[in-house]
Amino acid sequence: MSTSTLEVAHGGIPAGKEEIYAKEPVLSARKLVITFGRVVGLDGVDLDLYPGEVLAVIGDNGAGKSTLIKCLTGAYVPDSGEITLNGQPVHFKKPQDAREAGIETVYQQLAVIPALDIASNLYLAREERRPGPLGSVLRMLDKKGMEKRAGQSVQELGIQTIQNMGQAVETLSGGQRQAVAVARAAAFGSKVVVLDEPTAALGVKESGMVLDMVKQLRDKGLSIILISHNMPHVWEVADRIHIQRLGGRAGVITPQTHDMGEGVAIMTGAKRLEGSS
Ligand SMILES: Nc1ncnc2c1ncn2[C@@H]1O[C@H](COP(=O)(O)OP(=O)(O)OP(=O)(O)O)[C@@H](O)[C@H]1O
Repeated sequence: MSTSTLEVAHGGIPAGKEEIYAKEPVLSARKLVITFGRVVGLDGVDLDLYPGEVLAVIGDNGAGKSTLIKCLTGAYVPDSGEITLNGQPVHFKKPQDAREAGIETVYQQLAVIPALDIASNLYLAREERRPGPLGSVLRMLDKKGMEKRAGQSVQELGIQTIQNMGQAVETLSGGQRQAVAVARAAAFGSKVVVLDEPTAALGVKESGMVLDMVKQLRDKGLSIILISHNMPHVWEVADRIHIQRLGGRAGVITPQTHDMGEGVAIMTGAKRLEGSS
């Protein structure tokens, strides 16, 4: 059985997006297991992320969402199981390995430096030098170029509320900061962006801005994993929803086939998804 056939059996394919799901997944995990002493973090989890989709990961507290993401992004090394990126097995030992392979993660505690300006944050640890000997010999940074390109990526992502790339990140609103962190993750040729609770600390308007950005990145062809406890946000933006429960995958559903109540019922064990193991 091909992966996409398995997905159909499991929870369905979003209507109108059959083309995406006919392709190979960009990122796959099979039978991931990780234990912490006697605690089972993951109990043989499968996950598939397709090119150009938003896959939400939902689950109760302690269901294994963060642990799953950490295994996929090199922060934890699973005890057993297989992870493939574009069909090739990968063995990430540290987050940098995953980043270099094109998987960027934006954690709840944002990896932005408040005192630095937006352009510097976007180019953090990826600074560009000035062309010619000024850059190669004197190692001078191409600050103007970085500001210009930072401005372009921020504009492309439709973050109209940010006007000045020289503005310190500490002066931005929570949503704008989140937007800068997401823009940073998406700006450098990433294939997969993992967002851990990107709207947790945001108000309605700012959440809307971040969700719009997620949709835009998806429409540009990026694959996004979105961990969230906010069901309306998940149902608004996700193409498919991976439900974690007690360290395993309870099922994969779509916002078209299941409403929020059913999703929560599967998440809490009140309801079982037909066809799930
Ligand atoms: N480093 C660790 N050491 C020991 N136990 C851990 C560790 N990381 C995770 N766990 C355990 O693994 C299980 C899954 O935790 P995880 O943080 O992945 O859940 P979660 O679904 O992300 O929960 P939440 O929504 O509360 O963040 C929990 O029982 C947790 O206590």
